[in-house]
Amino acid sequence: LLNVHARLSADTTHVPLFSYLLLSALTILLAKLNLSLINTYLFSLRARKLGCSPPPAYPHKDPLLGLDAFTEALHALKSHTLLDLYLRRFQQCGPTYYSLALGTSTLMTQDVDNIKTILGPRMDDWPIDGPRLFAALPVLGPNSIFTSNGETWRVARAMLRPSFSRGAGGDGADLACFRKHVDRLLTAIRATDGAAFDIQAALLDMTMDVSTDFLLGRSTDLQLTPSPEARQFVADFEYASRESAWMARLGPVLCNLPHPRLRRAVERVRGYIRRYVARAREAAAQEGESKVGMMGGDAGKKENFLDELIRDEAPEDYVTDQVLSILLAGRDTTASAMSAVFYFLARAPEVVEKLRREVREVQEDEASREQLKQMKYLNNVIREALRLFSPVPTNSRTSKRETVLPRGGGPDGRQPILVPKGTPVRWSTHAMHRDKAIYGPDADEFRPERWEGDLRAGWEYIPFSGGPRICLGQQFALIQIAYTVFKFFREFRDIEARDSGPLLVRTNLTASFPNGCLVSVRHE
Ligand code: HEM
Repeated sequence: LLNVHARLSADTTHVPLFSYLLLSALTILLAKLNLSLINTYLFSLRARKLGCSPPPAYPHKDPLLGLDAFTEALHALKSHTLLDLYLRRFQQCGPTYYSLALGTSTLMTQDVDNIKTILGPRMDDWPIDGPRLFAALPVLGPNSIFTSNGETWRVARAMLRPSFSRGAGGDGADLACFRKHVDRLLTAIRATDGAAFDIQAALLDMTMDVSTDFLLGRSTDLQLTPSPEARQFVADFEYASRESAWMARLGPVLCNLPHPRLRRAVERVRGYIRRYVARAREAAAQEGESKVGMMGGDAGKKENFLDELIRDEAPEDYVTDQVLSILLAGRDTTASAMSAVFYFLARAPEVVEKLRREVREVQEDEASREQLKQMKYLNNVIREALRLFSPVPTNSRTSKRETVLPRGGGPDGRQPILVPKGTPVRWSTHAMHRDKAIYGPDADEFRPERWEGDLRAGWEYIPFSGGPRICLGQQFALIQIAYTVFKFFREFRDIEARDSGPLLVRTNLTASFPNGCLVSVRHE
């Protein structure tokens, strides 16, 4: 064909234009096919040399584009059962397999050794890319801790880390700040007077108030009467997170389509934070080191997170990126974790009974950070809820270069695999956390006692991820959750589920209950 093409190209005057174009197209197609066959062959040679074998592939009905698996996943996403679908597919194909979605091959894995490699020693081979990046970029920009990789990420992490090391326990948690907002939550719950209410909605308000108080020194006060400005900010923030997560699903090209409403919401959100950054900077310049009482800030007489960040002299936009990252990373996740705790407790009266006994052993109505950390059963309840309902239920990375993962190849799935450059890898924390080989035959049940024995779950249990990019706010979140649950059971006797049906999980950037979490409470 190449010869024919060369001859025809030499004298095009005798050939009709259509035939000429057709032949040219065919030539290019064949050349590409040849190249891809050669590349596949060379790839398999390299794999063999490294002792790697290919992992199994999902048995697609449409092996070209994978439309079958894609539409099934889309339906599961809409019916809030995507995590169960992933679980079934792992059971069907094994812990590591390739799956196609719209022609893109994704490596799915729940193998701990692979995940440890991706998040740990080989993390530079596995940057954050794909939907998570497309979703967060329009809101956070390219320099934030949440959207950056390599050196840019290291700089952001080094800048933010010290602010999380504040507090007596070195966990950044500020009990005075939690106390104020948890008190408001309990007042609202008291007012329900035994009637059913959505505790997830109440907790989302509380975590937004806590996060803004902690970060900016000024709470949005959603639990009281928010200012019109704060109300608009929260509406824009929620719209922007939801909409950009949805746009991200359209892929790298379509997600950049013009979206004026989203753009305006993002501008307003960033403008809101930037005003705080600018004012904090002004105040710092005027008052030197201490800016106590800045903007009527209501986080007490302490420096807030922002005060610490602006010491670094970083540009205002850069600080805005980081503050927004933390808001995005910490608000919905913590609300979803706490909702999960109450969801499971509302269905386990015997656990509530035991938990109440532990909470009542404390003499006062307040608990210190140390007391909270020492309450074994309370911490096991939280651990167990995060196992069954992980706020970040799936995660992904994309290979930056051709690289080896330790497991998934060969008939028994135990041999290493060679992964081509540009391959997305997705894992399901949800599936890992329900692995019967680790958690036993009752892995699907809520049983905090399982953590009392000799259960050793290291990388098998990663609600906060692992390795150098492990969640920065882990301790902050755990203390906040423990404190809220402690205060709740100092006051209320029971919590009862007021909705039935299977556990559905909405999977956006974080997991949540699609229909809220309806409960009612009884006083002591
Ligand atoms: C129960 C609540 C939370 C859960 C389950 C959770 C989970 C996670 C997970 C899984 C990651 C890793 C994401 C990835 O690498 O792709 C992460 C990262 C992060 N989280 Fe959390 N998180 C929680 C609360 C918080 C809070 C309260 C804050 C801040 C106040 C926070 C700040 C961050 C930050 C800044 C990162 C990025 C770290 C980096 O890339 O270096 N998180 N979180």
